[in-house]
This record gives sequence, C-alpha cells and structure tokens, in this order.
Amino acid sequence: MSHYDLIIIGTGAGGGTLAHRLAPTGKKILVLERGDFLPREKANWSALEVYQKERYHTDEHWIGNDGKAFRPQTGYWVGGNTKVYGAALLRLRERDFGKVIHKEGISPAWELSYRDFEPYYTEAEKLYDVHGLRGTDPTEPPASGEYPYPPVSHEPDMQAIADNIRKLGYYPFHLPLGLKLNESDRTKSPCIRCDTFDGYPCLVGAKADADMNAIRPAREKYDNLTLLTHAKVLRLLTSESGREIIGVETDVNGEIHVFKSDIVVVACGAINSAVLLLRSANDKHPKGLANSSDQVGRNFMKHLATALVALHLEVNHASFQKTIALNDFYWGEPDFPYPMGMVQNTGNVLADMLPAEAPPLMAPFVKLIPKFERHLIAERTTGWWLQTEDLPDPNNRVQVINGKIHLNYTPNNTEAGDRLIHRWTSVLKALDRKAMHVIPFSIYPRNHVPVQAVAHQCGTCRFGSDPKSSVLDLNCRTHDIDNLYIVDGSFFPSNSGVNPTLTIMANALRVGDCLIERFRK
Ligand SMILES: Cc1cc2nc3c(=O)[nH]c(=O)nc-3n(C[C@H](O)[C@H](O)[C@H](O)COP(=O)(O)OP(=O)(O)OC[C@H]3O[C@@H](n4cnc5c(N)ncnc54)[C@H](O)[C@@H]3O)c2cc1C
Repeated sequence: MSHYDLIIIGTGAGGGTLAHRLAPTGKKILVLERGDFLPREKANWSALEVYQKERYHTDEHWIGNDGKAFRPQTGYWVGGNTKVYGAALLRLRERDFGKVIHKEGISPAWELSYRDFEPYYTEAEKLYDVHGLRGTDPTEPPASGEYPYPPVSHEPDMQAIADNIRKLGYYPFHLPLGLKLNESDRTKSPCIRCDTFDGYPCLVGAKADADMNAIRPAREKYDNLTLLTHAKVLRLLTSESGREIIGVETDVNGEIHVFKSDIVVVACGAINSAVLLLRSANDKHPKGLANSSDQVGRNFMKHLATALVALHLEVNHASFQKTIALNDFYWGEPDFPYPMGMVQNTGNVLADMLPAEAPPLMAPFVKLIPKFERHLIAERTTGWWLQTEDLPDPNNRVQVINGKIHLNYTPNNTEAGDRLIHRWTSVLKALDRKAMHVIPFSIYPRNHVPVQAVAHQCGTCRFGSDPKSSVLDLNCRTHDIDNLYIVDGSFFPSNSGVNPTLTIMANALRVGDCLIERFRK
C-alpha cells in the first residue's frame, strides 16, 4: 500500500476546500470520501423526492436525548452537505470573534480575531463565487475588497417586499449567495434562477459547492491528488506512543484497507469527526483519540432555527425568492439589548414541500389537502428563515455508545430566538396589514428544535490554546496527536448568528497555509 504525504477524510466545505488549497503543492494527497458523486437526475429538483422522501439523506439512525432513534437530515456525498446547502455565504461579524453577552449566557471569545480570518474570507468568497453588495448590511465587518460578483437581483415581487421593509425603517440587504449566475448575459449563465435551490442539489451544476468548485477542479488539474469514493474511514490507528497516526482504517466498497500518511486531516463534519475520534479509542487514548481534555463531542451547536411562511392573498411570482436578508435585530434592540439573530429568505416553498415542512402536529392534515390546493397555497407564500445563536454547553454532545451515535441536544438561549420570531412576525404583519396574513410554519417550531435538523452542526472539537479546555490548537492540529488535524465545522468555539459555511471554508484555507508551512520545514 503506497504512502501519502497527506490524507484528507471528507470532501465537504472543510475537506473539499482544503484539498483545493493543497493540490498545487505537488504533495501526494489521498482524499477519502464515504459517499459517491451525487447523481445528476431529474429527482434533484423534485420537492417530493428531496423533501418528502429525503432521497439524498443518509438512512442511518442516531439516538437522541429521549433514547429514541431518528434519521438525521444529513447526506454523504462528494461535496458533503454543500451539495444541498442554500449557499448563503456570510462572514461572522467582527464582534462575534470576541466574548458576547447573551440573554441566557456567554458566547466565548475565539482566540483569533476577525483580522486573522479576513484575507481567507476574501479568498473563500472568490473560490465559491459569492454574489453580494458591500455597504448594505449594517452589521457587516470591514472587508478588503468587493464581492467577486454583483448581488443576486430581487425579482419584482421580492423587490416590493424589500422596499416595504425599508419603508418601515429597516435595512434589508441582498443575501450573499455562492452560485454561478450571470445576470448581465443570461445566455452565459449556468444558473437559471429556478425555484429548487435551497435544500436541493443543482441539476445544472450552478451551485457553488465543494464538489463543483473545489474537488472537481483540483482533480482535473492535479495528478498528485487521488479521490477514493465509497471509502468510509472506520478508525484512526496510532503508534505505540500514541503521539502520531500511523494508519487510516477504511472500508472501501466493503473491503478493509489501511492507508498510511505523514499527516491526516479529518473533515467528516462536526458530528462524524467527533464520532471518528471516539470510535478510534485505544490504550493510549481510552476516551477517544485526542481527547485528554474530555472535550471531543462536547459543545455541539446547530443554531435555533425557525422557518416561517408568509401567506399572501396575491401570488408571489418570483421564481428565485432567496434574495433578502436582514440583520437589524442581530445585536438586539433597545428593550432587549442581547443578540437575537438573523433573518433571511428561504428558497421557494413548493406544494410538495408543505407536508414535510409543516409542524409535526399539522403535517398529517396538510397531507390530506389535495395537491392542486396545496399548489394554490404554495404560490402565495414567501419563506423566511430565522436563526439565533445557541451557546456552547458541554452537555450538548455527540457520543458513541455500544457502537451507536448518540446526539444529546437541549436548545438554549431560546428567549432570544422566541423574541426574533415575534419581532419578525410583527414586521411581516406591518408590511401590509390588509393583504397579508402570516402563519408561523415552523420546520423547527419554537422551543422544539428537532434534533434531526443538523444542517448547521459545529463545535464538537473546539480550537484554543489550552489543551485542557480545547481539542485543537489554533492551527486546528489536535493538542494530543502531532500529525492529526480537523478542518470542518468542529473547531467553532462559539456559533455566532450567521450561517457557518463561509467560515468553515475560510478556516480550511487558513489551515491549508499552516500545512504548507509545515511541509516546508
Ligand atoms: C439543507 C441545508 C441547507 C444549508 N444551507 C446553508 C446555507 O445557506 N449557508 C451555510 O453557511 N450553510 C448551510 N448549510 C450547512 C452547510 O452545508 C454545512 O455548514 C457545511 O457543509 C459543513 O461543512 P463540513 O466540512 O463541516 O461538513 P460536510 O460538508 O458535511 O462534509 C463532511 C464530509 O465528510 C464525509 N464523511 C463523513 N464521515 C466520513 C467517514 N467516516 N469517512 C469518509 N468520509 C466521511 C461526508 O460524506 C462529507 O462529504 C446547509 C445545510 C443543509 C443540509
């Protein structure tokens, strides 16, 4: 079995971006991905297949707080969860890197500042084709350049909503999105502005995901990078001293192989990276690899998130509705001086999404509504996504018990989340009291965030300089094992109120530079 300079496990936002960064070094790199390339098929754009039948989610079952098994809303593909993500790519706010006082606790400071991340955010925005407009989001951090592409325009019905929100005294801005859209010459635009963007794979390859923007171009250009799909890493093996990884035990299409490499980077997503470390426990690491701090798997975060549907009397004609965002409540308001979070559009709410998206108690009734009537409802909607920071809690954790993945998660900071829901509902009502009703329509109902929605998972192996309270050092190398790194959402010490992925990508580029430096020594 040949020896590699570097093995990367996972091809999502973290692993895919890192592979793209390191491929030009000429180092011999093996990328192990448990999934396959996501098939291009008409079902990519079927709400029935994607939302009701969960065609692209894993069949695995994990165990929740209540001891019951659930099917997590996550998928294993080349590109990881970016294959279906909504591609809202935002930077953390500058203050998010510091200690932030919340209504129900503290969001701890990162030991690196926004300034350390800024150049990498700029590069990540370029790599992932981000469309946006600086100077319009009142909370945005300083940036060293413009967005690589102009903002995704609002279609007339969305523009009218944005204008009306502005008339109420708020500051809606164009949601920064990663996609391949050319609005000045639509004949040259891979993106067709369809109504199946958020949560769907892109049939025409126009979503800027880690497969299309990182793994494929790196593979095409660099022979030194090898990708093995259907390669699920089972365990990491250490030397006798326990100080370095000497083998990566992998199930490749049903056969067990042990790959060897100087450096190993785990990028399986925050939950599965913790699982891999815990499953790799041995004599030298009895609580799991790199877990002398007992922090592996702890402080799991995933945002308090609520989907809210505004139901209008008029049809919303916009074919691509996910264009508006709002941060007016991000840091709170005069009578609630604590962070509340962010508001942004969801993608279009389609008829076949309604049964899957309805609150659990309503779902069986929604299913009984004939499809044509569901369609009449769906075309009169605008979807909103509200997200509030959840705080790190050591008891919110990933564990492996008797070989099974356990995910304990109790939402916290819920008062801020509730406040955002009420506040945004009141704004929507004020938009046009006569023509619009607002129906709270939660995928993740208030105070009842379902554990299976793990889209924004992060924080299970946080970084820091103290080996007693963190798993990774500031270069995302494990404190305990010299040649083991983690480069995915695991490293977040706190979650912020913005979507996580641009930060995961920027961090992967940053760690890529640390590794290039290490190769030079
Ligand atoms: C429906 C949906 C919408 C979203 N929308 C947004 C959005 O608009 N904006 C945003 O910022 N974020 C969004 N996200 C979140 C975003 O997708 C994640 O933050 C991001 O993909 C996480 O990157 P990661 O590298 O940590 O993990 P992932 O992207 O999940 O990658 C992990 C990779 O590891 C592989 N893997 C796992 N275990 C193993 C193993 N044992 N062996 C080998 N390979 C393994 C997986 O197959 C996968 O390829 C969304 C997510 C979902 C599901």
